[in-house]
Amino acid sequence: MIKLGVNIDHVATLRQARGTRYPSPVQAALMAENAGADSITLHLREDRRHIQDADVDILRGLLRTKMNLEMAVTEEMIAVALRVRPQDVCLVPERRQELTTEGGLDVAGQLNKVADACARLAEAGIRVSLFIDPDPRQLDAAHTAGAPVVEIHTGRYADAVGEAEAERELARVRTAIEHGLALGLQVNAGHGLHYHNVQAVAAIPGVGELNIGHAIVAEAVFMGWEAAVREMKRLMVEAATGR
Ligand SMILES: CC(=O)[C@@H](O)[C@H](O)COP(=O)(O)O
Ligand SMILES: NCC(=O)COP(=O)(O)O
Repeated sequence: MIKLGVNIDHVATLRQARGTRYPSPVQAALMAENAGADSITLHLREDRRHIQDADVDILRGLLRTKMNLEMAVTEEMIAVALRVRPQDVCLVPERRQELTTEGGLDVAGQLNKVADACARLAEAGIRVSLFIDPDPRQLDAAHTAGAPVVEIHTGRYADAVGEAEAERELARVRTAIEHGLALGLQVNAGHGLHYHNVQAVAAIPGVGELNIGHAIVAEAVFMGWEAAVREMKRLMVEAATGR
């Protein structure tokens, strides 16, 4: 069954915008679990623009599902992961000035570094995922690096202008998922997925988890947080199962 990882980063973005204690990403995570989230994703950025270290620590003790901690491949972040021991870590590329994660991790271009991080995290019992572009070269490299899971970056599909471009980008995502499954990887996907574009990805056979955040936070402003989570999960299950 397809799974929904709810990303709570942008609940924290709203809190950080005013330096308040609300809205609480911890409360959002617990409510998302009640509403059907299968895991909670959070990205501890090096610049701490949204999620803070304390959020990670508090949530690690409270989540009933799983924590998927997104982080850069740096010594600082590996030390955080080894201390917190989330169930899952997703290694992502990071650039300080970027608005959001603009592309996938270049695993092929830094194979030894990524393989070393995968091995150290796996040794601590953490399941490692690599956030990569829908590119067969990166999938092969992820497999060689020893990651059991990949997450395909769906940003270009989500940002596509017009039907032809969206179809082209969706085909790249579909081919990447098939390629990853053939390598024996668990293949997840995410970034930029929204209520109007999620079903085409959820319908791809074999896709594991979809990690979705910004759209759910945005929709929650109008329909409420739990309802926004429930509706995203409903759309995914409908597309994946026809029910
Ligand atoms: C790696 C990734 O896709 C997530 O980090 C997500 O995009 C939310 O975080 P940002 O908006 O800070 O990139
Ligand atoms: N890895 C993708 C993610 O966690 C959520 O991305 P977005 O839905 O906030 O774009």
